[in-house]
Amino acid sequence: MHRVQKVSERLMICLARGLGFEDEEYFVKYHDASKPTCQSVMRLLHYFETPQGQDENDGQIYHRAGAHADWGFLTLLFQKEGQSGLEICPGREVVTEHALGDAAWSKVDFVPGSIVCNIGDLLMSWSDDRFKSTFHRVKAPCGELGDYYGERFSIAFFNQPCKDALIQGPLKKYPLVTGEQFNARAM
Ligand SMILES: O=C(O)CCC(=O)C(=O)O
Ligand SMILES: [Fe+2]
Repeated sequence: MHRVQKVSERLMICLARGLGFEDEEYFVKYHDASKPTCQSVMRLLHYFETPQGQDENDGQIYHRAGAHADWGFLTLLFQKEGQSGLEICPGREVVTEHALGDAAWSKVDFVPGSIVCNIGDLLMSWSDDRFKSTFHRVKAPCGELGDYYGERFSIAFFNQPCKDALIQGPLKKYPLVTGEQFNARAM
């Protein structure tokens, strides 16, 4: 938990620099895991094995986790070798009824020693939309080539703002909200 927090903080410093914040610790101080107001969450996920040979090839795509963007700042996601299914779709701008059907999804394979980092809606808002939240899903096997039917384990660390964080991008594109308000609206 402490190590994943540390990795997150290093990324937050890079993001603050990239966005031109004068204080490079700006995001770090608003995600202080030692504070009682911290809202970060680690979720241990288990998707059950899917029986093979049923409901296959009916032309539909089913999901183990439906298409969504995380609402936090940055999610660090850990996958296990051979337990595929995670897919991403580029750019928040494709989140429309139209694009949900025919958008291009790319598989995110397990790479030893790597962590998948998903930008969340909070970073998107805090960057005045310069960073787009990552639209992603976990596809259920449906008879397509390479589909994985076994159980899947993953760990997601959701960096969430402290309740008293003050959230507004440098361009003030969106009204100022606290971390508590942001999460309450997102849930
Ligand atoms: O299991 C996964 O790999 C994805 C989980 C996820 O996207 C989530 O919990 O928000
Ligand atoms: Fe997610």
